[in-house]
Amino acid sequence: MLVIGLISGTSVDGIDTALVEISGTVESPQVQLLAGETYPYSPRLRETILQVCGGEKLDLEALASLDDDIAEEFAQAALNIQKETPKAQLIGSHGQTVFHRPPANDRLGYTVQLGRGAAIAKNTRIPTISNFRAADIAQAGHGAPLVPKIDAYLLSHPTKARCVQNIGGIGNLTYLPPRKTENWQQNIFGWDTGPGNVLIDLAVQFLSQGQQTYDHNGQWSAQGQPCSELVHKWLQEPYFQQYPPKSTGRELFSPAYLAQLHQDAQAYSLSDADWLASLTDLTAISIAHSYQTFLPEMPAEVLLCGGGARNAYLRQRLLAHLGSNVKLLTTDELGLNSDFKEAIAFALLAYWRWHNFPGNLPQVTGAKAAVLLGEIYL
Ligand SMILES: Nc1ncnc2c1ncn2[C@@H]1O[C@H](COP(=O)(O)OP(=O)(O)OP(=O)(O)O)[C@@H](O)[C@H]1O
Ligand SMILES: CC(=O)N[C@H]1[C@@H]2OC[C@@H](O2)[C@@H](O)[C@@H]1O[C@H](C)C(=O)O
Repeated sequence: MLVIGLISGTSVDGIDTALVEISGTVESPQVQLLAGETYPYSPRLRETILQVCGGEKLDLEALASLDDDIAEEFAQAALNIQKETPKAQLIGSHGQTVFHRPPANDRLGYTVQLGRGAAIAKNTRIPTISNFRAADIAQAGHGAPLVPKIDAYLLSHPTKARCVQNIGGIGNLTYLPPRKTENWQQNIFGWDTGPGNVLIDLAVQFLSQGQQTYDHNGQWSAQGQPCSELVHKWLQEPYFQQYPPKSTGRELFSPAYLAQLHQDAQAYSLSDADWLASLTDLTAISIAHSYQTFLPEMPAEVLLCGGGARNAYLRQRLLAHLGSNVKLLTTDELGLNSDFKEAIAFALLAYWRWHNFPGNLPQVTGAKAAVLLGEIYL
């Protein structure tokens, strides 16, 4: 089956679009990436999305327009990738997260992904599945992360324990015990580790007065020295100590949060490069600390994906904190494109929904049951 996966993640940089051919069975899928493209948002739409993510108020009319502007760009992304490819039978669209509130006590979580599937189906004339997180949330789950079950089916090893670490705007991991382990599927874990690139990106934008949006290959932060005293103070953030299941977003790691970290840096008279190095080190330690605190064992291999895998300084700090027993690779080295892995995942989640196969892992999201994910718009 030919399926298109669409997602714009928490970096809000554009629509990752993957056309994949899925064969095999639902329980043993084979996935081949036929085409992958990222279509950047128009600068105005990106700006509006970031404002809404930052808590800017908008009335229902404006919300409806934003929902459909995003759906239109998603549909266009699907049509663009179809210009020179065979016709897809299905689209799986994650949409754009603009709000995420994890469940607390007896209150269900609430998550909003804009870019309604009905409009994408109408504009592309391809059946579209969207709103993947809602059914898990209704089961008292976090609705995130959803990629762990995909990682499990595509990247686990028969005898080695592996982690897959996505470094997008937010970071999240999947722990994959050796596939030969008894009750293998029940022992897969996953959660959001905290900031991926979000704090580094916000700081670079602030320091460059909007001229740069990210630290290309980590070159700027590599010129500085992390201030370990500050990094350890920042690690006291309660999210890092919170026991999984857990998920987070730009609501916590926000411009206001960064402003506090900037004040701290000024109190320590850090240079710009030292501040960036410290934020990069915080990102790396928060990931490594999460492994050391919550995993049953350290993995033999960590497979990186997401844009942060290209940040050489971040990789270097991550390796330093994970320890030399851990081998750091990218998913590309195992044949799964690290830039389009999330788009591929939503293509496969759509395929699973189409074939009535549950997409969530209850022990990862905290849901009471494994359920079918996504709403179908024919
Ligand atoms: N060459 C590079 N050097 C350093 N950082 C990079 C490079 N290329 C991409 N990035 C970082 O990766 C980010 C985009 O990553 P990605 O597309 O994986 O995020 P996302 O999918 O939006 O987020 P999430 O996975 O949280 O939903 C950019 O904002 C930038 O910070
Ligand atoms: C609510 C939401 O959009 N969460 C995203 C975000 O980006 C990374 C991390 O936080 C992850 O939990 C999730 O996305 C991926 C695709 C997931 O569901 O696995």
